[in-house]
Amino acid sequence: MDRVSYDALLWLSFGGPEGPDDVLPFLENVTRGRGVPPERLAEVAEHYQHFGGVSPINRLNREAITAVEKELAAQGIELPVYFGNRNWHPMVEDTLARMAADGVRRALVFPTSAYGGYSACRQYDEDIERARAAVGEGAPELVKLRQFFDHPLFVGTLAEGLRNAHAQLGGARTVFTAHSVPESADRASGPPEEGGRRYSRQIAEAARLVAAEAGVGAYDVVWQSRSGPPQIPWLEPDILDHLDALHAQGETAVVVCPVGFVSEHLEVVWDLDTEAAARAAELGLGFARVPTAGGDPRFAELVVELVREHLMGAPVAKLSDFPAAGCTVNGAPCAPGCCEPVKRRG
Ligand SMILES: CC1=C(CCC(=O)O)c2cc3nc(cc4[nH]c(cc5[nH]c(cc1n2)c(C)c5CCC(=O)O)c(CCC(=O)O)c4C)C(CCC(=O)O)=C3C
Ligand SMILES: [Fe+2]
Repeated sequence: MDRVSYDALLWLSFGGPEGPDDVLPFLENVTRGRGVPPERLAEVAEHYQHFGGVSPINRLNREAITAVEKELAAQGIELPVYFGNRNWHPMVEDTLARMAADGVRRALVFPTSAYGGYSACRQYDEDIERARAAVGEGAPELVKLRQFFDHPLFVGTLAEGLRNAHAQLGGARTVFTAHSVPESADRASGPPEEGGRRYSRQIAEAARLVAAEAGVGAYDVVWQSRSGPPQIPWLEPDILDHLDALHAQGETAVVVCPVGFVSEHLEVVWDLDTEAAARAAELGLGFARVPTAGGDPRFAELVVELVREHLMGAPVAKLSDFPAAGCTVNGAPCAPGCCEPVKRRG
């Protein structure tokens, strides 16, 4: 059987500021047309300023890319890796222009999110479409890799981290956390005939798989980092409220597993390691946080396995019964009506 050939791998991520002057323009890029109130933006800008206006996300992506380049070379796969972002430099439009100039005609795209939903899946499709339109004629064909929330290497890495955290902190309750999204966005996050809610169901499934592999019995799934006007419902409970509730129920310690995220970016180092850890300390709850999967050597293997599914028809490794989704060409949606952007009022 003929295999389609690819000239490159495009690492497509969110982007983050790399200095104090980047913070506001970055936040304007993230929130353009998204109805985030100015008070929330000012608050988030301050979180970035605590870190000198630098999000670790770009450095972490560069490190992960280096690891993937090594893994590709070790497996004898010749595929140059390019790096482009949705919201900050290197912007994906510029990267794609460089790829075209380098003669890339067809590339695989690795988006740095494991899940479905508008923010995690469809918005990366929009980035692909926008970048191709910006490059115009001669833009490389772009094939996005699938969602990997149920890949054994993703689940296994988090499960090992969870076991280690429990070994540190005896008798702790396990709390899985992911980025909250508006209820309406969650309902739209999957083909309508599947009843939507693909994002929250995939998060719940990943949590279930990780807990099972780690041998953890009781656990909760909670949400964090919500924005948007308070009258619009987002996924709940919020992690901070949940820590209060666990304390009231007599729990004495928590292990927090950021199952919804791939790397140690600001949502993790601020919203969890700073805010949630401070709330736990106030309550006298022991607190440990599981590392995200992206920094583990197995993550490079995972990415190369996803690539090999396309290059060599390697078997699709997944632990859940969810259909493998997210793999589309040139920014097409997964299915009609899948991961639709939320309609906003006003
Ligand atoms: C599901 C999801 C993921 C996980 C999937 C994925 O990884 O893609 C994710 C990741 C990330 N979110 C990030 C940063 C931000 N997200 C924001 C705002 C929002 N995120 C949303 C959802 C998600 N976000 C939503 C529904 C909004 C409201 C506005 C809108 O509807 O679009 C805002 C605006 C301010 C605020 O409102 O907080 C910022 C600054 C960073 C970079 C961190 C860094 O710089 O280190 C990363 C990796
Ligand atoms: Fe999708």
